[in-house]
Amino acid sequence: MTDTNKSGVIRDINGPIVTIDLPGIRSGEQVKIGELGLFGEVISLRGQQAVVQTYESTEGVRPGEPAVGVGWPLSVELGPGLMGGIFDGVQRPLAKIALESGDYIRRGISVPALDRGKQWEFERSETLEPGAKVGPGTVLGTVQETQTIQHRILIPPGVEGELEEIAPPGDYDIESTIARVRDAKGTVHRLSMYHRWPVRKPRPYLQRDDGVSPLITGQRVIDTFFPQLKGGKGAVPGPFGAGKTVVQQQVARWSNADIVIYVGCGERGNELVDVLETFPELDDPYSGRKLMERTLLVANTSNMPVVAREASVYVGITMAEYYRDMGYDVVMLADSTSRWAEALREVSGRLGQMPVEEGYPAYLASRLAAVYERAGRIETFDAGPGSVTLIGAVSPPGGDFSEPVTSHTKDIIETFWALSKELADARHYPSIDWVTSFSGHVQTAAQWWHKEVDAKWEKRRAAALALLARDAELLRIVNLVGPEALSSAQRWELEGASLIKEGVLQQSALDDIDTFCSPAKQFALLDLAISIFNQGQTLIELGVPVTELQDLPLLAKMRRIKSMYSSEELDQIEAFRKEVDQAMEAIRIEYAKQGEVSS
Ligand SMILES: Nc1ncnc2c1ncn2[C@@H]1O[C@H](COP(=O)(O)OP(=O)(O)OP(=O)(O)O)[C@@H](O)[C@H]1O
Repeated sequence: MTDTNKSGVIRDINGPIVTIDLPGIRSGEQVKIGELGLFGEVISLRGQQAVVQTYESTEGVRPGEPAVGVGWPLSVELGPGLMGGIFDGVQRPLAKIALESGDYIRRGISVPALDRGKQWEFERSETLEPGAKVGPGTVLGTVQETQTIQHRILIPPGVEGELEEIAPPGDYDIESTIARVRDAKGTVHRLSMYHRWPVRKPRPYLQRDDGVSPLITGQRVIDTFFPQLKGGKGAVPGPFGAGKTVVQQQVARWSNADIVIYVGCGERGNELVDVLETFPELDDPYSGRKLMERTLLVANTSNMPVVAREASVYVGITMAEYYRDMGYDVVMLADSTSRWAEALREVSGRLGQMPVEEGYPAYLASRLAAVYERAGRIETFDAGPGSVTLIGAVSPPGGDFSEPVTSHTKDIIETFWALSKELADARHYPSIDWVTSFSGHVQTAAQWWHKEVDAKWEKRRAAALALLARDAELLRIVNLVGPEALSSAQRWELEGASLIKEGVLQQSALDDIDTFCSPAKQFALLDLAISIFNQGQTLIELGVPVTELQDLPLLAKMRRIKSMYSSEELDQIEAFRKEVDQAMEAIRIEYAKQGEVSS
């Protein structure tokens, strides 16, 4: 505690909101409350009184107990040692806490996020010599943080001047001085391998760019139908049990991002346990090592009050920005922003603010937008491009997408992967609904697909979506008047749509082969399904009965082929394609002959 002048006395306690006589304190400053020294943050000032939101249960705390300002806002430590870590919503390392206080976290416990004793092998930047002009983002050197991630030690924002000294290569702990920089005023800044950053303040960058390449997730309904870009913002709304967790885990596991940050902000305790148990088990398909070597988890523990969820999203995104600044592509998954918004609602309710929609404060939309605004692809000060892709799960009560959190989120994000209860009930996974989902990135993604995979991508994608839309129309007719009312051509349209649904959109996360699908395989399957449909359509025009086509064994194979051959066995898919063409051609010849005979 740096400023003993800022000490005060607790006046009132209203759940997690504590009013303290604390003259001189600033809004946003962190406070240690009561004899226990509970963590809190000033959220508003009323004259000499500070209204503080606490991140730990205030049970047993009484008016009259002391409180003291810490001297800085809620901030995180940024330096080597974060990767692979599991932190609580205010960045306390959970494994260390468990060592110190057992399974039940003692309130007021203060453990720094980064290990002070650990030695890191620092490789100094070879091009940097004393006397050099340096500024935010200058790479001082590197540290191999995990086998997978090289941590670049950068000059932090706000420090600029002449490099006076840089440490030689060697082992250092994070508090050792590794450089000194003299600024224009003559002040010397001592730099170590870590610094603190206030979580509510976006980290600066040189400039913001538009996203250029898709975040490939290996999930067909995402990459092919509703693509996300590196640096994009997206939402996964879904009713209870529709598969949000699996979608997020698939993205975490298979996406071509460098780093994954998962923030479990207040989903039910057992789900969090599931995440904490599952992630350390996952293998990294790209490095062959553990996924945790490039993953970081933030988890609100169940003994923290609801309002603590509010902080965890900022803690996660600040760490994401930190790795982005090193030039990495980071994906952050927030599960779920609905629980985060509930924390806003609770605080605003306790502060007596006027509720607007369903009890949420008027600033819900602007707070949501401000969080999502921190996603993006940027030009870092020194390390080239870096990005943060932010994907928030939304859990609308009763699956009602018109409720405030879902509807405001929809206005902010660019990709919307809407999970459907009907599809999940029908065991169609991922249950991303092709009617209500959307992506604002199709044009940009198309450029990538055209260059990297096939120039027909956009056309095939549009054909598949048109067929699915037609399917919905025809199914309405079937429901009204029965299937007999449909013509052969219409019945073939239903068959084609079902090939797209079963052969392309459905993808089991539990299937060893199909859990990941490379872009080339995604296109091969889509192209094949559309080709079967188109050829069948021509045959029906020639008079081939739809039942004859429906009986073809190749339709069943089209539905299964995704799990028969891996992304490395595209030649097998190509061979099947030839079989399809031959079978269709044989039918065409047969009917052409019959046509000749009858005429
Ligand atoms: N892509 C998939 N492949 C195979 N099975 C899936 C897939 N997605 C979901 N499932 C099945 O659905 C179940 C529920 O999914 P999940 O736990 O992700 O739901 P959820 O929406 O996160 O639930 P909650 O609302 O409780 O958060 C899974 O246990 C799994 O059996």
